Amino acid sequence: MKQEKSNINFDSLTEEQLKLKLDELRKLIDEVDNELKKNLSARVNLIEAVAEIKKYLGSSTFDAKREEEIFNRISDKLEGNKLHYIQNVFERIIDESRSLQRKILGRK
Ligand SMILES: O=C(O)C(=O)C[C@]1(C(=O)O)C=C[C@@H](O)C=C1
Repeated sequence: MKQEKSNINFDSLTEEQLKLKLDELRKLIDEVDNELKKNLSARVNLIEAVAEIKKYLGSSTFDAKREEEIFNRISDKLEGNKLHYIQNVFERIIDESRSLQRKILGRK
């Protein structure tokens, strides 16, 4: 996967060239989104399996220690905007995981 960084010198490009560049970047975003979709779908399958085990064990859907581990791992070597963006996205992902598990376990 090509990782494009925005280091375009806008002054040297015509409006037409900038529009083409925008289209090109959007195609790359589509590719990344397709990968995200595959990975998130795989994550949902795993969360469903975890929920079945928790149902059997009678465990809590929330595991603070595990969430801390995940956040430490995903935050490694990230800073600034990227760190903020990715941490927020993972907060949403894990929040949705808890909610999915509560649904499967029939809990509020
Ligand atoms: O690992 C677990 O125990 C899970 O339930 C999965 C998960 C996650 O989405 O990764 C969800 C909720 C927990 O608080 C911790 C982690």
